[in-house]
Amino acid sequence: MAEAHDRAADTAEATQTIKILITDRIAHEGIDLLRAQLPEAQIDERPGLKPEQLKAAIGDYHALIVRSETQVTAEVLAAATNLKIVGRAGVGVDNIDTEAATRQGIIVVNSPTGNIIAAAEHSIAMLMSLARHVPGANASMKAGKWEKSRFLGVEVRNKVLGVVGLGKVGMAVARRAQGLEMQIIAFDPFVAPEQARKNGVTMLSLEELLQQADFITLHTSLTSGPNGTRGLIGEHELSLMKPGARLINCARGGLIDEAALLKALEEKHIAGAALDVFSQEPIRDNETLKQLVAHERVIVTPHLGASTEEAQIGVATDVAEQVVTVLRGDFPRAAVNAPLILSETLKILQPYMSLVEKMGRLYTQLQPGPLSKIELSYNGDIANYDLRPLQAALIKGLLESVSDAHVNMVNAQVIAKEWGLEIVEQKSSTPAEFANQVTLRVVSTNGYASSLAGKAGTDNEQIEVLSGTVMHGIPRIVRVGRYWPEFVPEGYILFCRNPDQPGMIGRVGGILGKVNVNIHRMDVGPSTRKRHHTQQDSPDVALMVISVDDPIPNWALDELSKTGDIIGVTMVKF
Ligand SMILES: NC(=O)C1=CN([C@@H]2O[C@H](COP(=O)(O)OP(=O)(O)OC[C@H]3O[C@@H](n4cnc5c(N)ncnc54)[C@H](O)[C@@H]3O)[C@@H](O)[C@H]2O)C=CC1
Ligand SMILES: O=C(O)C(=O)COP(=O)(O)O
Repeated sequence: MAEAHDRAADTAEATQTIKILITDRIAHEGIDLLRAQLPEAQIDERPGLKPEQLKAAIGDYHALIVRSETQVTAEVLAAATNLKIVGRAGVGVDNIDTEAATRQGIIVVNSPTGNIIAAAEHSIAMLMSLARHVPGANASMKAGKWEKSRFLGVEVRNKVLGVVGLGKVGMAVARRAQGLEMQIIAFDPFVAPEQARKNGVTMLSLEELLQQADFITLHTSLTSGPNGTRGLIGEHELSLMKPGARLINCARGGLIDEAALLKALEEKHIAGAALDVFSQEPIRDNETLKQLVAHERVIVTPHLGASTEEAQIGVATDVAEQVVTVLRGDFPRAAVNAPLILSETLKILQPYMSLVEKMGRLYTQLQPGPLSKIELSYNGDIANYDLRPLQAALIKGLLESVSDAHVNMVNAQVIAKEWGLEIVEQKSSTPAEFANQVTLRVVSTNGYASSLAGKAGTDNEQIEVLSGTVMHGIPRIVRVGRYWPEFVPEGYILFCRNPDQPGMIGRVGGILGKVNVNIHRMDVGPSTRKRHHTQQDSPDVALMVISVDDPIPNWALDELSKTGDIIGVTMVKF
């Protein structure tokens, strides 16, 4: 992929100095993997850094690995001038400001499946502990008592379990609870009832679920905003719960209004709660949480849902692999803030990404000026793929020379929006001039710019169409405006137009010889693609495309421009 190659180049430069910071405890298998794959990297494990210490340190690092404790805020990210990736060794990324990361082009990855079973099993452990008072009975006996009659429990068989959030963990809990012969109902606005029914789960509204369940278990991610899940279970929702029902939260503390929960427990409206997660972790000065933890009918664990040997090895290696992938300039498999593209698809798209990025570079150098709307059309088999990475590559190519922003797959769309650039995609599996062809058309506010029909050979001729293809894995530009040259966009290329008559090539060659610049390839593109006759232009002017080994000094370019009939002299760097 285009930006991947760039990042690879960046990192290649910095090979000796790759620095990875790990601020929460992760399994050593993940660190071993980093050491094996990036032997030259400096890996610093600094758990327990204070926010200001993290802010002061982060500027040196290329990768940051965290779990749920480190708060990766916008301020931390603002100081992270070299950071390419934040790896979350776990699922929830609510401790990472992913929007700020996206704006800065920092990729955020997680381990979406590594700890699912651990979280589901812990939820079941909490369910059974609540039903049978295991923690209370254990503490009582260790205190030398034998309180057999105090710990009368309930069976879960034939009870109704309400699952709020039927995602990966929610579904794993549902399956396990079915094994306990519970009846499962669920609320999740994004799950099709039919799909749930196939798994033996009945979808209901949140209100119905609250009214019918004996046990309720929460499994949504924590999101803010008007439709977010923060405070999903508040005073009203708790009041709807069946008297004597029990609540389990192994998802995120912020999902429950903790003060309202304490009240519902004190009023004995609900029989108990089992909490693994809290709005403040670790609990320091939050009085409500301290009272909840101390409450007789509340079971607590210190965010242990993911804490199994298996899950920790899983998430640590999963994230370490992705950190290596990104630091090597490739695309990770579980990016939270970028399109998810299968690695097989990426392999196919890579030369096209390079092509499109170079088309963007070519356009801005040949035709500098404001841009508002671009049509990107694809013809051939390539049109059948998810081509979002190509759009990102185009934005990078178009804007990198005019913007300070480091454009990549993560922030391309955000940056395009900031520049007022709209990209429209057209796809057709019917081949155009070439089997797989990409065409970029710059659309002015009045439709297509008029220069296609413009005067041939004038110096201010507009270039608003570029086409390219990939042959044997190598990108080639096959159309520049009304000309149909064929060249590999690489290194330095001189473009100029000349009357289609003898002696022109010699004249250009002579000047380049004077400055000792070697020509290693040359193509003279006619203004008509004869095989297809798609253009009706006068054939009297040709486009010369000259690949040179070194940049040509400005004075030589000036001299060329003054050479009578040679016009539109432009040096392009790819
Ligand atoms: N305690 C722990 O150590 C662990 C906690 N978790 C947490 O568990 C939660 C679930 O994780 P996954 O199942 O992997 O996520 P997931 O993304 O697979 O599932 C979340 C589900 O919540 C649903 N949802 C979204 N908004 C909702 C709403 N307003 N009401 C009801 N449902 C809604 C989604 O449609 C989705 O199906 C996350 O918060 C995660 O951070 C995960 C692993 C370990
Ligand atoms: O993966 C998650 O979402 C978790 O909550 C696990 O958190 P942890 O990695 O144990 O701090």
